[in-house]
Amino acid sequence: MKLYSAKQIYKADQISIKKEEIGSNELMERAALQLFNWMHLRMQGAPVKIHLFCGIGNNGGDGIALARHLVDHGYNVEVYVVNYSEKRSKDFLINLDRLKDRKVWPHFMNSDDELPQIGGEDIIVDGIFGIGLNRTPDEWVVKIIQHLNNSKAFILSIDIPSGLFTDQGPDNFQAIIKSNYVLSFQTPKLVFFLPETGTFIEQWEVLDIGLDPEYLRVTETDYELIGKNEVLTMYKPREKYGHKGTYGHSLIIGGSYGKIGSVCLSSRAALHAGSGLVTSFVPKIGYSILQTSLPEVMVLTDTDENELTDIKFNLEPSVIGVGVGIGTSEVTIKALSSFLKSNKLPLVIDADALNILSKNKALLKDLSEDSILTPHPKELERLIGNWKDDFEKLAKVKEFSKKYKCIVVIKGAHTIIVHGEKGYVNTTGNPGMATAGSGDVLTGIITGLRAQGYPALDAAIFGVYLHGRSGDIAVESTGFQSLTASHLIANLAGAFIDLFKMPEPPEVEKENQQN
Ligand SMILES: NC(=O)C1=CN([C@@H]2O[C@H](COP(=O)(O)OP(=O)(O)OC[C@H]3O[C@@H](n4cnc5c(N)ncnc54)[C@H](OP(=O)(O)O)[C@@H]3O)[C@@H](O)[C@H]2O)[C@@H](O)CC1
Ligand SMILES: [K+]
Repeated sequence: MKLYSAKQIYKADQISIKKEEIGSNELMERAALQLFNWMHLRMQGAPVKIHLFCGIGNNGGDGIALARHLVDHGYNVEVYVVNYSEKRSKDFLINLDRLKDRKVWPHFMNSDDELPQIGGEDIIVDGIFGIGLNRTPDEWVVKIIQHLNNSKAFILSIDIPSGLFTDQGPDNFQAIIKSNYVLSFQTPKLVFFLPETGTFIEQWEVLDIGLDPEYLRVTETDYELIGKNEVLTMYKPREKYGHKGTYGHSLIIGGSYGKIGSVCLSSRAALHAGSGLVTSFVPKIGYSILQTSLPEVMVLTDTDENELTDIKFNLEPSVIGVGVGIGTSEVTIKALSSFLKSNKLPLVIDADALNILSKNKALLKDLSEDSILTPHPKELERLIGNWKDDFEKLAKVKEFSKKYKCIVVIKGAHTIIVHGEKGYVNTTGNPGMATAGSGDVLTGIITGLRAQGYPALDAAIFGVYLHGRSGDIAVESTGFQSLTASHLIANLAGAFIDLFKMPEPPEVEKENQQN
C-alpha cells in the first residue's frame, strides 16, 4: 500500500474534484459520511456524550459536517470550534451554516476561554488540525490538546492526530493529540509508523473517500506499507523438478567463544526459510556444537579455536550472511577486512560486522553491490551518526544506501527497508520479538531467501515480513514475555502457510426458522 505525502493527497483531491466535476464540499461530505457510518455502526445510537473539537480548516469542516449527521441521528453532541485563525476555509463555513440550520451552536474557543469538562466515559472527536498543519500550534491550543489528552475519554481523530505533521518530525511533543483511533482518509500517513510519532496512534484505519484511482495508481510514493498483498507478488513457488541445488547455498559466517548460539540460530533460520544447502563457518569451538544441534548444516572452521582470524573457504555459496556473534577483536577486524576486500558474492551483514564497518568506514566501499545491512538503532547510529528526528534519520539512511549501493534494514517496531530513495515499512511483528537472538534469526531468513534467488530488495522485504509474521503466530501461544528467537524459527512454516490462507469468511447468522 502506498503512503502518500500531504502534497500528493492535496493533488489527488484537486484532480478528483476536476474529473468528477464535483465541489470540494462534496468530497468533505463523503468524508463526513464515512466518519459517521463508522461511528454509527459501532455506537448504534448509544446516548454517550460526543465532544467534537474542530479547527477552522477542512479538518475542522469534516468534524462540523460529522456533527450534523450525528445530530440528525439523535446523538448527544457538543461542538467546539478551536478558533486559532481568522482564515476559515470555505467548506468549513458551508458546514457551519448547515449545522446552525439545525439550531446547533458550537462553543467558539479562544485563547482565554475556560476548558470544558469531559467525562471519562465520553467520546472526543479530534478535528482540530489535519494534514494542513504547517507550524507549531499556539500555546493556548497546546493547552486544549493537553486537556483532551489528560481526559479519560476515548479520542477518535479525523485523518491524523491533531498536532502531528504529515511529512516532518514534531517540534513540540506536548502539542500532539494522543489518539485511540485514527480514521485516515485514503491512505495511512508515514508518521503513524515511525518510532517517535507512532506512539500517538493506538489504532488506525483507512476510509476510502474515492480519490481519483488513476492518479493514485500512477503516482510514485517515497514509502510503501508492506503487508501480505505486497509480499505475495514476490513469492517464488517451488518447482516440481527443483532439487536442493536449485534453492541455493547459504554460508553463515559468525561466532566466537560463548556466542556460537547466534550462528546456530542464523543457520537454522536460513534452512527453514528454504535455502537448499547451508554451511556455517565458525571458530573451531563451534564445530561440535553446530554438528550436534543442526545435522542438516555443514560446518567449516577457522584455524583459531575461539574467534575468527582467517575467513577462507573453498566453496561457492550463493550468498553469505556475516557478522553474528563475531565480536570486534583486532584479529577478527583484520579477517573481516580481507574477506570483504576479496569477496564478490552477495552479502547480508549484521551485528558486530556492522560495528566493525562503523569503526572502519573505508571498508564500506568493499561491500559487494546490493549488500543487505540489518542494523538495530544503536548499530545504525554508529554507522550514520545521530539524528535529530526520524525524518532526518531516514534521509541519512537514503544517502548512505545510495552512496554504498546497499540496502539498509532499519530494525524497529515497524522495520523500514531503505533502498536508494525508497522506503518499505513493515507491518508484521510485535514487542515480544525484542529478545535475544531475534536479529540472528532475521539475518538467517534473509540469507536463506537470497540463496533461493530472491533479488536483494525482495529478500530483505519478504524476510522482514516473514520474521514478523512468525512472531505474530508465535506470540499467540507464548505471550510476549516468553517468546524466544527459537520460536521465531519454529513458526516460520506457519508464516509461509499463512501467505495463502484465505481470510475467514464473515460469520453468517443462522436464520431463525420461526420468524
Ligand atoms: N485532501 C482530501 O482529499 C480531503 C481532505 N479533507 C480534510 O482536509 C484536511 C486538510 O484541511 P486543510 O488543508 O484545510 O488543513 P487543516 O489541517 O484543517 O488546517 C487548517 C489550516 O490551519 C492553518 N494552520 C496550520 N498550522 C497552524 C498552526 N499551528 N496554528 C494555526 N493555524 C495553522 C493552515 O493555514 P495557513 O494559516 O497556513 O494559511 C491550514 O490550512 C484533511 O486533513 C482532511 O481532514 C476532507 O475534507 C476530504 C477531502
Ligand atoms: K485531526
